[in-house]
Amino acid sequence: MILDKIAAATRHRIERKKAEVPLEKVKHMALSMGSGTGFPFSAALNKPEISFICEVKKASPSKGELVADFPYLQIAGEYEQAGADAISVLTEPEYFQGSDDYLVQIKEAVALPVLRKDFVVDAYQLYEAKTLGASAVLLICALLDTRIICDYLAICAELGLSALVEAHDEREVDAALTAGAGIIGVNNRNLKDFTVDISNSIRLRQLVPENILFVAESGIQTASDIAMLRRAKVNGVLIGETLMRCHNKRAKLAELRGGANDQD
Ligand SMILES: O=C(O)c1ccccc1NCC(=O)[C@H](O)[C@H](O)COP(=O)(O)O
Repeated sequence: MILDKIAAATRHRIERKKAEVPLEKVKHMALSMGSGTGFPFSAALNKPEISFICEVKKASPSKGELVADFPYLQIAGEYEQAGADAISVLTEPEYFQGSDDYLVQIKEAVALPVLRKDFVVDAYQLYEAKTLGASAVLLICALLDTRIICDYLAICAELGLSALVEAHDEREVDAALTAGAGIIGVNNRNLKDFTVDISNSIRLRQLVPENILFVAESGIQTASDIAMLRRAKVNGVLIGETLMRCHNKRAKLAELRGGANDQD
């Protein structure tokens, strides 16, 4: 499965990084930054209306290159001006053409909380995310044991990082709840065959107590998708491809927000 390949590439990348900057050093740097004030990414999702996490992503395994031109700072600025609540930045280099530098620069340029979208397989990446300026990290249940998720959540809490714990099915939602996730994201994309089904997050929403923040991820395209997700009481949506391919991101977000405001 693609996730196994990404995880293997990530492990190699982290070993190379550890040889340059040892764990103890990155950990010291992260901890000396303090835990900050509050959890801005969680706060961005904890609103009466659906929150929009807008993704900065050049490519993906399922779609290949999404855009030839990739002015990532301009894209992040457009998201901010269009009223995004948070920004997700792909930092995985091999399969998504992402970069840590994108995150560092975007964090400097916008006032929104930034999610580091990478494939966490090692605690090193949590400390690293903090030093890069991230407000949140992604923890994918398909990659991590429940006990490890629990340990990583404790590290995140100490660092003042929010964690979006990603699940795709009932078993993974159960694992995220058992681990103590405060934010659960349900991926509508099946990473085995890349099919997308928005009803996946609507169905799994019912398994998550309302005091836990819930994010619907992937394949969201239209105002009627947003209206459906709003009716299912999701707290936030994570949107990548639809916005990346759209020239007028402000107009597209306004159109999608229209779906968020539709009455039942
Ligand atoms: O999108 C992929 O091809 C993919 C493959 C393997 C692991 C993760 C993958 N996607 C990451 C994501 O979760 C999406 O970037 C995110 O949910 C936004 O999805 P979309 O709006 O469909 O771009």
